[in-house]
Amino acid sequence: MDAGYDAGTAYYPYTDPTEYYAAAAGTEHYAQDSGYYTQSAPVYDGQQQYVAGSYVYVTDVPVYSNEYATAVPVNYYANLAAGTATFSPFSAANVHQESILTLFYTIYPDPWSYEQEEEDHYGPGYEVGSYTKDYNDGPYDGESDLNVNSNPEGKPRILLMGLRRSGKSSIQKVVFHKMSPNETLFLESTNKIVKDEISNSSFVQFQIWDFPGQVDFFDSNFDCEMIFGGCGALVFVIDAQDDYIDALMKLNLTVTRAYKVNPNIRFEVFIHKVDGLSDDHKIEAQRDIHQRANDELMEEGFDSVNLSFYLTSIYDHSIFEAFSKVVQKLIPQLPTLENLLNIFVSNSGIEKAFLFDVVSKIYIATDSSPVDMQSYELCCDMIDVVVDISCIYGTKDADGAAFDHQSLSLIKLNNSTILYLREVNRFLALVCILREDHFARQGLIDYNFVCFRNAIQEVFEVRMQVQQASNNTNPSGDELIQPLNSVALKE
Ligand SMILES: Nc1nc2c(ncn2[C@@H]2O[C@H](COP(=O)(O)OP(=O)(O)OP(=O)(O)O)[C@@H](O)[C@H]2O)c(=O)[nH]1
Repeated sequence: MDAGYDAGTAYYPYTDPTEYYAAAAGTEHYAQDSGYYTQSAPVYDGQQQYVAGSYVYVTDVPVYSNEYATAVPVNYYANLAAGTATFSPFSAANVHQESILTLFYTIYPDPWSYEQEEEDHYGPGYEVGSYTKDYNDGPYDGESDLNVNSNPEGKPRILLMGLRRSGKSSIQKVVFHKMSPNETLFLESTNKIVKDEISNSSFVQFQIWDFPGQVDFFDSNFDCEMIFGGCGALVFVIDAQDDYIDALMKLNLTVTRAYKVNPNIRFEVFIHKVDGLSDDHKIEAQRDIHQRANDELMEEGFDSVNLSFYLTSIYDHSIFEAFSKVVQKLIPQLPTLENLLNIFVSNSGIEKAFLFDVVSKIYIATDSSPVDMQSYELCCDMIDVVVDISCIYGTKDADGAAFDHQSLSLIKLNNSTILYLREVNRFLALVCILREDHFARQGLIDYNFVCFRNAIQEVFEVRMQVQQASNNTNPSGDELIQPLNSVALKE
């Protein structure tokens, strides 16, 4: 059957879902109103792609249909080598909604109304790659910080401390500024506090303060009250490739000083640069450091201080995983997010789901099944692929945006597993791992996803209201935090 297009206008009639259609690669195709659609919908918008060999696969799920049960997802794939493209419509979506309806009906009495909500929710500025920052309060737009465990500036603060050359600045640059690990070799030593606002490029807004290795707590200019007072987490970095006795002494000093000022700080110890160690050596270093650090604290009567330990390296995903856990602990809504993810995966036949901050690739929540490093790495890699391909091949709107609210991607692995990515908002993506046979019910998964996304939006709208209410009761917003330049540090 002919695809029904010519060079100028390409229309694809959705009449026979078993037919395959040939089309020139890169051309735009539009669905005609065929009964499935209430309006013409873009079939190929260049956003929903995955790559296998020399093929770019693009999957569109029409969302304009009023009758979701009859909506027909359309596959499109382009052979880059041959310069051709083919449409392969799925069979009509076989939507089984019983389970999810029981779940979400209480919140969403009208499951068919979600399509319009999707459209309303996203404005034209929706894009990946160049994020802008707007500090104004307002309806949830994916830019609001999640945290209430914050300092008077409104953002939680994470302190990066440790001996000189332990790797603090490298961690910050690699995780939050996309620096390649090799480039960190050329980083100069930090000699003053470097304060970094992560809010510019990340959904989860916080500040990271990178301290110089030689910071002296006994210097009268070092204002412990100010520095530790509004701190959510203190990350202490220990170079595992070096002799760590000095680092342990410094860790003890840092933790005890900080704890006296603010017992609510979370203490996170990164046993860093473990790429240079054998597996046995890693375990041994972790056991030894763990034991010594805790013994010393106990001896000094700090029994209630809780240290968490992570083996990290900037040369693999371990640093992203560790930072994910640090950030998660600062999100008061985490149990709710996890609950939503649990409900979503159990009703959609999904094995594992991560809610990712796309820019940093840290996951802010996952379902309750255990995280294995390989799955996390796969999902991180998928985000890289999707962002790269979208930037290169994606059709951009007037603002240069590469993603829109329909953006999704799926990658089929050769072990009958599927990676499925959906954009939640301009900063967050949901990445799921599931078995190929469960993906036959993609309609259900997509429907559940929309419920999940709406539920997340509600969670943060409530949070915004709480925050606004508390702002109103304390309108003065007293500046307990001094500007950084007033903090003198010993060189
Ligand atoms: N092998 C390895 N080297 C690392 C890792 N992380 C950082 N480094 C190296 O460690 C050296 C010091 O890194 P920095 O980030 O400058 O250390 P820092 O703690 O900020 O140092 P100061 O600013 O002096 O306190 C650099 O040469 C990095 O390339 C890692 O995970 N593995």
